[in-house]
Amino acid sequence: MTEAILKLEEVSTLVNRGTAQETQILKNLDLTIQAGDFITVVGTNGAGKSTLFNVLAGNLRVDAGHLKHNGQDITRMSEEQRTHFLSRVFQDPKLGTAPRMTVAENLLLAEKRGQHRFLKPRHLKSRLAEFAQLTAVMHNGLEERLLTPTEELSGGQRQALSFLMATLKRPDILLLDEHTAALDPKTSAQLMQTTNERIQKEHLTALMITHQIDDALQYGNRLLVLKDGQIIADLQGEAKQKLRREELVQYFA
Ligand SMILES: Nc1ncnc2c1ncn2[C@@H]1O[C@H](COP(=O)(O)OP(=O)(O)OP(=O)(O)O)[C@@H](O)[C@H]1O
Repeated sequence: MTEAILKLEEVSTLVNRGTAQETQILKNLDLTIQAGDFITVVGTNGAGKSTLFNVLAGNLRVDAGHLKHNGQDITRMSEEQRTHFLSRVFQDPKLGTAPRMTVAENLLLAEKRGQHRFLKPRHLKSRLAEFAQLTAVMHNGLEERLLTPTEELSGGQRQALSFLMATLKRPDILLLDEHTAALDPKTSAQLMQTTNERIQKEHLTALMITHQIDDALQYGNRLLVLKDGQIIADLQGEAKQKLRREELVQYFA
């Protein structure tokens, strides 16, 4: 069996530690992620999905348990250090890009994820043709707006750019945090399709939180259901393929 790319061992998180409101959010979570897994993550509001992503990304410390990346203990590794191998796309189109910088400048920055960010704009011109090719796969006109500040883009274009930036320098782990939720149905479906194409083509390892049951069923090779800080279902391969909508909805009862 191959080494897991990411492993959570009995991970627990507490909030309001030491007060009367102390609450355990994630409860002794065990999860083994193999390279190439595309995992959709569902669950009711407050189930702990975002907390799980915060723990993986390192912006929330665990109170018990361990996280391992390729066998190396990263439990105490900072969020910044984890950007060397992990990237995340948020729900809010404003979060993923630098608003005053152009699309091309943002892409240049993204190439330096996890490194010292020093922009050399003089190299930009020579990269435009390549960036046009790269953005054209998103099928939303981004390639014609390479010299536009991202604050002038539509929400859909901005999210597509955030997604491209998160995957430009290949991450070991890609976290998609409801990245299509703020978009209209057509734009959301289009971004979901291009997301899937890129994940498949690049053999990325990804986790995607979604409230869209149909997306959770349609995409990925594996599906997790979270409830009250625990994984109550972990369906892979054929079990996921055979899962019917009505069965999945039962987990939300
Ligand atoms: N910093 C915090 N302080 C107190 N409670 C918190 C904190 N962060 C999360 N929680 C609580 O932990 C639980 C899990 O929250 P989390 O945001 O992870 O859920 P979620 O599954 O992502 O929900 P949603 O679908 O609404 O985004 C919730 O009850 C939430 O109120």
